Amino acid sequence: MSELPKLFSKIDELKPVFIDRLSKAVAIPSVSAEPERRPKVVEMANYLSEELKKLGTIVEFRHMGKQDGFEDLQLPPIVLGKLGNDPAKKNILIYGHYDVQPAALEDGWATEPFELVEKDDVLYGRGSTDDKGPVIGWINTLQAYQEAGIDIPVNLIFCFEGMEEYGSDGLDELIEIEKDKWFKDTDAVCISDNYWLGTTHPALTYGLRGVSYYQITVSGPGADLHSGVFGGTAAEPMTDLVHLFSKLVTSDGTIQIPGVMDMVAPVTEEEDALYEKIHFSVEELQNALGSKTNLFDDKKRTLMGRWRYPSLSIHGVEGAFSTTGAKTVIPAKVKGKFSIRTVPNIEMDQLDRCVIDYIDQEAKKLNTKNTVKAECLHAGNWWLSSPNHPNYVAAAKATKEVWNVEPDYTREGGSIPVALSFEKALNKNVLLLPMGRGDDGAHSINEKLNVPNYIQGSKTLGAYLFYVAAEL
Ligand SMILES: C[C@H](N)C(=O)N[C@@H](Cc1c[nH]cn1)C(=O)O
Ligand SMILES: [Zn+2]
Ligand SMILES: [Zn+2]
Repeated sequence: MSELPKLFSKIDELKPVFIDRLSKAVAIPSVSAEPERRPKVVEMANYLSEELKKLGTIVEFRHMGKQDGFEDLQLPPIVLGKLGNDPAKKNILIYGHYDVQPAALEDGWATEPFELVEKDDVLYGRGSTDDKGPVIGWINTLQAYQEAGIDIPVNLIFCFEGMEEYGSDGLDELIEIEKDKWFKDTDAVCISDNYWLGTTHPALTYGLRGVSYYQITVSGPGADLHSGVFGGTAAEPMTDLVHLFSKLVTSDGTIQIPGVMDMVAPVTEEEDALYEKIHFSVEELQNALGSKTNLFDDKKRTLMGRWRYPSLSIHGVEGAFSTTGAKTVIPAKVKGKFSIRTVPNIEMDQLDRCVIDYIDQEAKKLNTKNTVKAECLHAGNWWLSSPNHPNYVAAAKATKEVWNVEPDYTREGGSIPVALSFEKALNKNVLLLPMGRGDDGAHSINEKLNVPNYIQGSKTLGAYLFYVAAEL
């Protein structure tokens, strides 16, 4: 007989412990993009390692050397774990990340970002949904298995990284090194690091967009200048950058770079038929946006825009005046950042050539005396799988057990490049099993995880382990 009811009541009983565990994780500002916070990323690795060890997991750190582009900045450790070594059981590889995006109260957060605040059954805090909630969710479910006296039906292999939000520096190298060692006996992979499409219906995800991240550096004067003294006499880098930015994408989201859309796979009849039955509405998108500024008014085109067409986003400018006030400076050197979310069949190298050649050509047209340099800072490929594998069947059964509905089969607009890396290196099926909702505000202000998603989500992970043992 299924032991799941016993597991689920234990999870309900342990709810305060689980919230406390997440609260301790959120309190560590493990921001991978801020070098001065690197010690906090390491502290988070230690916290995770201690929590895993308390459950009997064997933990090892892998140090992948220094971070590219920095003279003396060590990468945070990749946390590897193993729980169980019964040769009669299947081996499930769990991946997650313990780093987070930057966050500051002055960005507009209603509460301190690095303090988990519970209000109206919602947990607010940086990393609550991306990805500390799901990572801690795995630990929660294992604790519940053990305290309920239920044998964990699979052996677990863990891989938790601390550089995901900065391009997963060192991870592909680690996978190459460990594919025949630590990850050797993997039978299937499960990643909980994305979101339901909307707010009500659980999902299993079988595709991801990739991301290629670019920087345009424009430099001229030897130092920042007084715009009254030098304005009208000097070529201004910011002016050139703004012109170049304006050539990348139109306000309706159309990418202007020649060659990019030519690489996009056409919509097949089979794909076209998938969208109608997905539980999602434009109103849900508007709620998640916090506005009615959606590009498309119909569900199908919106879903296509999120998961099967590329998009180009302009993120910001390093070196430019950006605070309140009215500083009259001419910045001497500015670095414009933008990224392209990629889809089948965009080739990353070809995309880089299209982007960099185009920016070079547009820069020439400006006839500027400033220097313009375009480069790709990091890139991860798109991934598309098929949800028919037993790994997905197990996750669907788990979802049905916990949420009483069949999951939607979705693709994700965000990127988790390691999904493809594991699939290629281990030749095993990869499943994405999201915990949070589409309106959780990952990467944004007031990031949150609803308590039901956290608790029922921990149950779903536990039920998945139960079913995958039987299905594989
Ligand atoms: C979907 C996942 N939780 C996530 O947020 N991934 C990041 C990956 C990334 C790429 N460059 C920097 N981070 C994302 O999609 O932005
Ligand atoms: Zn994530
Ligand atoms: Zn993220």
